[in-house]
Amino acid sequence: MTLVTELRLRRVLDSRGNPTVEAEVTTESGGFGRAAAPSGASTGEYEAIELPAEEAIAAARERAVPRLEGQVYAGDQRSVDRVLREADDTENFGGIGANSAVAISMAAAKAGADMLGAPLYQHLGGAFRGDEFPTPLGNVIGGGEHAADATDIQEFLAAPVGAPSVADAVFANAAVHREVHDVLAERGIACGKGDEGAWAPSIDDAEAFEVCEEAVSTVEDEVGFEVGFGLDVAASELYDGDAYQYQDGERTLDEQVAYIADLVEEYDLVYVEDPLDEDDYDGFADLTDRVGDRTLVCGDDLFVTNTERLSTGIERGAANSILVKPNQIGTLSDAFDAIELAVEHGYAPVVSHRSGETEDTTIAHLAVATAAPFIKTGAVGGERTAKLNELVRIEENA
Ligand SMILES: O=C(O)[C@@H](CO)OP(=O)(O)O
Ligand SMILES: [Mg+2]
Repeated sequence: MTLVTELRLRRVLDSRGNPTVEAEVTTESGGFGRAAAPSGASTGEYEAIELPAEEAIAAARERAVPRLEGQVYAGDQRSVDRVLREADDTENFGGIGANSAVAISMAAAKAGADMLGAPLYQHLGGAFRGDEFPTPLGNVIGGGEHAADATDIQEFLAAPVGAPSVADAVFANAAVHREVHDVLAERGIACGKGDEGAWAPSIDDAEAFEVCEEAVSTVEDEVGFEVGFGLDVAASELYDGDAYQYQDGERTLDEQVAYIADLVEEYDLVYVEDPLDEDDYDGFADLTDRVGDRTLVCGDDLFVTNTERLSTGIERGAANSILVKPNQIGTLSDAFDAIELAVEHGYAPVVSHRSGETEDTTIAHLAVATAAPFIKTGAVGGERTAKLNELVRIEENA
């Protein structure tokens, strides 16, 4: 039986050294699942609320634990997630915190899978998913909110779209990451890393494009399959309510659309995330109109994994892809709903990590289970390789 008999919550460290929520679910016949919440730095205004870890744990202990222990079945994910929403009793998980909610939701799913003796992706519906695996997008240079004194654009992402396997893709991204360092060194540029393990040199975006292009093409020659690159502009962080503020000056709304369209053309970008502010559906629609036939225009802060915001985007032709972060919306059921709605309307779901992460590998299973075409989960670093190596294992065993 998968009746939840015990739910434990504790504070653990995330990759930035901040406290985050870890949940452990035990079932009647000994099934066990453990999961931890990630945490964003460039968070969207419309995301579910992350409470301070201590506060989220206290609130969940008081309001959610009594409704779950002895009451719900870990294998019945919809019920677990419904009870979390009822216990929270707000629109945005302001009551128990999306960090408590997502940790519990993911831990329950793992306990359900454990009971079945099945890998998590299979329990999450992956038995009939086909034989496609997600292509990993690997952050190789970055700045924005993830590193001080670096690029304006938050992430330059290697995209090994021609890789014959997940393993080949994962190693190609790591090779681009290494090559970027070599190109920077040749140019006499020393640098450290940002929150996600990407290099964070003190260079402008124009130079980062050059470095990235060079590194990607070197690796492409080495591996013999297509490796492109893409961006997470995280444009809401650059927008001051009036214009986009870059180190080299500002761009108006129209100039920003034209700038991104030019970049897509010049660098053959395969992916552009949050190229415009999180409230600018019109700008997203305009850009999608211009370049949506040749690249993925992805909404992260725009959609925040929320089906209502995605519905608005679908109506208005804004973007053709959605970033899916379970902690942005609070439960796995909600993340699934967003993926389902996206797929139904031809929007590509891209399952994603956060800049603050743990060793938790749930998103690797979520991406495989839902046959998401892409997963964004870094290129190197323990909390990133936890997911990448899990993908390699899943591919081998699936
Ligand atoms: O903007 C993003 O897509 C994410 C992950 O790369 O960053 P953060 O978790 O800081 O929101
Ligand atoms: Mg983003």
